[in-house]
Amino acid sequence: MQTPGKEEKLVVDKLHIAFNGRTVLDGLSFTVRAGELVAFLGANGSGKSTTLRAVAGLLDHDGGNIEVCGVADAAERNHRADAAMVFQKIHLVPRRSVLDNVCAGALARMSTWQSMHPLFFPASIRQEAMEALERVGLADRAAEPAGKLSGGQQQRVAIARALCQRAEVLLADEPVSALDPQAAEQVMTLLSDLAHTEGLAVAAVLHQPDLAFRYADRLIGLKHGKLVLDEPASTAASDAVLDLYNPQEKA
Ligand SMILES: Nc1ncnc2c1ncn2[C@@H]1O[C@H](COP(=O)(O)OP(=O)(O)OP(=O)(O)O)[C@@H](O)[C@H]1O
Repeated sequence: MQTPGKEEKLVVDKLHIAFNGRTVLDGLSFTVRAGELVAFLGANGSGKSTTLRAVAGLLDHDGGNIEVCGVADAAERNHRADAAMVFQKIHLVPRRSVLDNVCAGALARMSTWQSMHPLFFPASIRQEAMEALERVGLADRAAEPAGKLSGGQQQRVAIARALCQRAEVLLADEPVSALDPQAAEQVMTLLSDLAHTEGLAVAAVLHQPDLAFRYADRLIGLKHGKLVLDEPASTAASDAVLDLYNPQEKA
């Protein structure tokens, strides 16, 4: 796959995180560029989610630097909301309409008064949310309660919400793990299009190496909290990927 943009949207340098004195991320350094889909692979507990959560500002880190769209300061990063996260467990408000759920992506940049009355999203935001729903192929479902959509459709609504946030970096933590194979392909196609057509920087934790090889531009592999693989998907050896899941060796 071609990577149209070279701009580094996410730069992580020597990231270190410990929980209760136990190191779970040990000096991770990597970048994700505009227009690139990077898959994060590794065994359970290797530190993939912790990495994405730290980048999203949901966790503090003990050492190293995280830069999103050129901003390293954590408070400033959270305020700008340039990075949006979607999860395996989809956090939509099931009784609210699909459109309202997508509009919620814009809350961070609405005035305090407006954000206290989110039932009344301004017309401009509703228009932007409709455009985001068109991009994920669900504009015709805008008026329905979000809880009535299938898991795969709800995941696409969550991605539309991230688009409505105007995120330039999309962090997806196991976005297809709960989906059937066809819905998983749809969501992976969407993530790939957002990177390759819209120029987003997309980082996705995947538990399916085959999807990673097929859709990602680059594979990053973690083992025991260390980055042990960072290669284009087109040249990465499948043995090296399989080895990420070998519990015997400590990297
Ligand atoms: N809040 C926390 N407090 C203490 N330990 C944590 C916390 N969050 C994660 N950990 C530990 O950090 C390590 C890495 O967890 P993480 O969830 O990042 O792994 P993962 O690679 O995403 O795993 P999985 O594939 O199972 O989702 C694990 O040993 C986990 O138990």
